[in-house]
Amino acid sequence: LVGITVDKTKDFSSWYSQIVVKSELLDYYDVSGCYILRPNSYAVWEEIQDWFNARIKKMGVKNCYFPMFVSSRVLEKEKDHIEGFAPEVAWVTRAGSSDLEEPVAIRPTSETVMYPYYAKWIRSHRDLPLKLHQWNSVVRWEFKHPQPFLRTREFLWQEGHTVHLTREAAQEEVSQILDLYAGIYEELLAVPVVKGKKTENEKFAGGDYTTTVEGFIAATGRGIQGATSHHLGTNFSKMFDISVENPEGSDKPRILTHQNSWGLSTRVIGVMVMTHSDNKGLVLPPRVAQNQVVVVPVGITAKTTDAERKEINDGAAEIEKRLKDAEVRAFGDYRANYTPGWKYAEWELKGVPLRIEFGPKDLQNGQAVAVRRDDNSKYTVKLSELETRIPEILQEMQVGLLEKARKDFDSHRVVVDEWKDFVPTLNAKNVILSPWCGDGDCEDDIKDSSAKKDDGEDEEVDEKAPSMGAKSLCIPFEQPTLKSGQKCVKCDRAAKVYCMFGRSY
Ligand SMILES: O=C1CCCN[C@@H]1CCCn1cnc2ccccc2c1=O
Repeated sequence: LVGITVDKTKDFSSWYSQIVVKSELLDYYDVSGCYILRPNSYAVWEEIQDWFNARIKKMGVKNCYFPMFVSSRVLEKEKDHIEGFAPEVAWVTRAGSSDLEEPVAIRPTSETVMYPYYAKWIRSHRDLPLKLHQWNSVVRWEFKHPQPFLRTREFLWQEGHTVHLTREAAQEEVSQILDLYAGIYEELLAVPVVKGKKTENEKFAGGDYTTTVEGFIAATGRGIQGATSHHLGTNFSKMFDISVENPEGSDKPRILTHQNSWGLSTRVIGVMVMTHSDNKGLVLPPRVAQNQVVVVPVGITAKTTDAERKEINDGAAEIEKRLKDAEVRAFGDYRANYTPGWKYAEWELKGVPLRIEFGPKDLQNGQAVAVRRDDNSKYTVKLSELETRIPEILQEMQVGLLEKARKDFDSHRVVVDEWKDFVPTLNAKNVILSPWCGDGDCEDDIKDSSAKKDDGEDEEVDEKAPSMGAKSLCIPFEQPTLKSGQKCVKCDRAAKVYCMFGRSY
C-alpha cells in the first residue's frame, strides 16, 4: 500500500492531489478540469443533500429540474449580467456531423433558464412566494488552473431561486439560508466559517447584495469562499418582468417582485479535505463519513489456535453487528492475508474516523480498544457499554475536529490597523481584518499593493510565494469596534467598517 509521499506543510498542492486520489474520493478524468466523484466523496455530498433538503423543505422550498441548455438569446438577455462571465460559457455548436442552427449554451447557472418561466407562472400576488430549487451540475469553462473539488469545469451544486412579494420577506430568507450554509460547514464538515457581506466589487453583479460564508485553509493561509446567498432585489424581475398585479387595483402599475438566489457546491468537500486531512491520509468527520468505524481483529499469530482465532473473529463480528444495530456505520476487516498494521494504514489513508481493535486480551477482559483517526487517542471500551460509548467517542471527535479548525482560523485572523503591518501579516499565512474606507478603488489598491513583496522587505522572494494580492473576502457581520477617528488601513480616509482581506482560492 503506497501512502502519502509528500508533507502537507512542504508541498501542499501535491499533498492534496495525492490525498483525494489515494483515499479514493475522486479520480482524474480524460477531459481537463473534470473529475470523477467516487463513492467516498459522493457519500459526503449525499449527507449534505439529506441535511439541506430536510431544512429547505420546511421553509416551503420545492425541488424541480430545468433543462441544462440555454439559448444565446435568453442567456445574453441582459448584457451587463453576463459580460463578465461570457468567457466561461460552454456552447454546443454541433450534433453529429451537422452544425446547429443556433448554438446552445450549457447552463453555468440557471437564472436565465428559470426566470422566463417564473414570469409566465407568476401572475397574481397569490402565486407568491415561489421557491424553487435544483440539485444539478453546472459548467463553467475556466482557464485558471483546475483543482479537484475547488475549481472544476463541471461541478455539482444546489441552486435556490425564490420570488417574494416584499423586500423584507426576501431578505429574511437570505439570512436563513446563510445560516443553513454555516450549519453545513460547522455541523457536518466540522469547518468553521465567517459570515459576512461581499463588497460591491466582489458581490454578484446581477444582485443587490451578496452574503457569504468564508472559510480558511490554514496550510496555505488563504481564504476560500464557501457558499453565497444573494438578494437580487428587483434587478432580475425587471429584466424578465416577474411582476404581480397591484392589490390596490388593476389600474395601478404592476408590482415588481423581490428575488433571492443561493448556491453551495461540491467545493465544500475540498475545503473539508484540506482542513482536516494529514500526512497519513484523509480525515473524515464522523457525521459525513460513509464508514464511521472499522473493526479489526488483532493478536492472531501463528501460535493462535483455530478455536481462539474463531473466538476473536466472532467477537469482532459481534461488535460490528451491535454497532450497526445501533445505527453506527461500522464494518469489519477480517482479511486473513493482511496484518493489523497494514489494515490500520489502509483505513487511515481512506479517512475512517474510528478503528476498534479486538484481540485475545480484549476477549479476556470483555473490552475493545477504540482509536481516533484525528489525534490517535485511544479509548478502552467495556463491551457492555459499546452502544453508548462509541457514538460518544465519534461525537467527541466531531467536536474536536471543529474546535481545532476554529482555533487555527481564529489564530490566523489578525486585526491590522496600519499598512506597514499588512503585507508582513499576510505573508505569515494570515487573513486580515482591517479598518476600510469602503471605496472600491482603495480595495483594488490594497490588492495591488499586497501582491508584490513589500519593498521594505529584504528577504529574497520565495519563487513559490503566491504573487497574488489580498482580495476583500467579506465584511464580517461580527465587527471589531472601530475607534473614533479610525483611519482606513490604506488610504487614510475615515474608516467605515472592518473588512476581512486575504489571499484566496
Ligand atoms: O451564485 C449563485 C448562487 C446560485 C444561483 N446563481 C448565483 C449567481 C451566479 C453568478 N454567476 C457565476 N458564474 C457565471 C458564469 C457564466 C455565466 C453566468 C454566471 C453567473 O451568473
